[in-house]
Amino acid sequence: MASIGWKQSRFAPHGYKMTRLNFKGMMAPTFAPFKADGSLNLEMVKPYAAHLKKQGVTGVWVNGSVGEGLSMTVAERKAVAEAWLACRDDVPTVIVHCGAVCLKDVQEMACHAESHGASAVAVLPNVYERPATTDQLVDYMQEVAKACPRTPLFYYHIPMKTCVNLSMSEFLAKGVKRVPTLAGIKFTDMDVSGEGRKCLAVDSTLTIFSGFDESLQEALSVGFTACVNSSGNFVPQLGSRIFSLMAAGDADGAKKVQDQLLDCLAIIFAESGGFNGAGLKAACTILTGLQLGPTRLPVQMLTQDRMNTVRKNLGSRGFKVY
Ligand SMILES: CC(=O)N[C@@H]([C@@H](O)[C@H](O)[C@H](O)CO)[C@@H](O)CC(=O)C(=O)O
Repeated sequence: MASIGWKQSRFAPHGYKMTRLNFKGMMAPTFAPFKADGSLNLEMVKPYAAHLKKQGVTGVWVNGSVGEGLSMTVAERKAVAEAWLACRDDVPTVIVHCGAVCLKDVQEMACHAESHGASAVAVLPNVYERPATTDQLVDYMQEVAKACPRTPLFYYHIPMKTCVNLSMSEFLAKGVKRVPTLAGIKFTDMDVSGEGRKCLAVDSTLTIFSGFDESLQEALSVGFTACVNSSGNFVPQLGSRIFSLMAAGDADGAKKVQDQLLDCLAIIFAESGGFNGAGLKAACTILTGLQLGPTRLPVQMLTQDRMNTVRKNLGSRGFKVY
């Protein structure tokens, strides 16, 4: 489908539509599908979506951090978004991350995502000219929203990467008044019990995604109902179990499964030099058999030796490995 220019959509007759996203449970942030030569491997998206469906994962967050959105061209990002949006029979909720440094690129991708039926658009802040106040951030979100006025919009809060560490509860309180499509945030921040809980209290129709797998059980204990967790790609059974045990009131049981998830992440990060998208992508290949290819520089793929160590250690914990 040919995409329309964002300015046309900005002046669309329908204007803004107040819209929220109805999603509960675990969403997977998708890994970028690359060939060995580093070019896009779009054929992998269909089997990847089928794998997620089989695992009971009904939502994806495309072109985000582990999706290496910022390492792709705008054309590549649109192609990946279209490939996922063509798989909605398998994975019905598709959030397309459109953050970039150039606002025009952000708007172009947001308009494209809307015109192809994305469930929501998400954006990082500008990570070079960073917003210094929540008002500046709301101004920015308002400009992005003009390019996708009929689609729920999410802010991607991940201060460990962006160094933008504004109060998210303050941002949401101001944002809902000025951006009709603001539908929530992805809260990739360990302070789920403090600031995370405050965000939940701003407006119950917003979705506050918990972003760190490491704090999933704690997030659910304070009232989060949805997460975007990379382990949803390769050990979704652990996250799902944490959700179901918490729903059944078994916090101790859920903490035990959370410990298993931490152990799995520790095995991966031991070989990738701490938190690292390459380690997570390697784990996804090892635990699912999906050939998603290497990462792009500056994210350096694990060596074969390190991959073998991850495979051996995950296998020793009883995970099926490829
Ligand atoms: C920076 C990052 O990778 N964060 C992960 C977490 O799931 C993370 O991998 C996990 O907590 C392990 O540290 C997700 O929040 C990723 C994500 O949503 C994305 O790729 O945009």
